[in-house]
Amino acid sequence: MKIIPVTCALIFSEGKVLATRRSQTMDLPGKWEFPGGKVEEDESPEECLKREIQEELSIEIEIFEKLSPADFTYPGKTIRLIPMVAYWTGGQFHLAEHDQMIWLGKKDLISLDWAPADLPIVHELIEKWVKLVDSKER
Ligand SMILES: Nc1nc2c([nH]c(=O)n2[C@@H]2O[C@H](COP(=O)(O)OP(=O)(O)OP(=O)(O)O)[C@@H](O)[C@H]2O)c(=O)[nH]1
Repeated sequence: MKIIPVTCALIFSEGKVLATRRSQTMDLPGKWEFPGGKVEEDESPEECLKREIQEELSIEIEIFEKLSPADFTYPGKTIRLIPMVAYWTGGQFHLAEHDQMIWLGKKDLISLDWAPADLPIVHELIEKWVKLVDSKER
């Protein structure tokens, strides 16, 4: 089966990371995720992520580094979730598709009802929190 590449952003601000909740009109309604979307034919993962974040949240980001991609098979499709650490560099948040957003500290991460594909990323983020967040406070 074809693997669908999907980018997602771990957007940090003031020592916290952003999560967004999928609305009732999206698939996996009510599940929390890192915002992003499917990579189109003619774009790089980085271009895709900047585009998706502008479309979904109305903000600009600067991409800092890629974390480990994680494959996950849902009924009928396999996605490759490509997480990238990013910083919020401009614009004001406006949710175009999601119905909630939340800024999470390290200890809050595990308590959300995440999309299943995101769990390996959540665990990697918890493991690398000190390196990714505490040492790069900005
Ligand atoms: N953006 C995003 N999608 C995720 C995450 N975790 C996860 O399982 N997914 C799944 O990956 C797929 C991405 O689709 P999407 O709906 O966000 O992307 P898109 O806007 O490009 O899709 P569309 O144009 O078909 O509506 C969905 O099936 C979604 O449920 C995540 O953390 N972020």
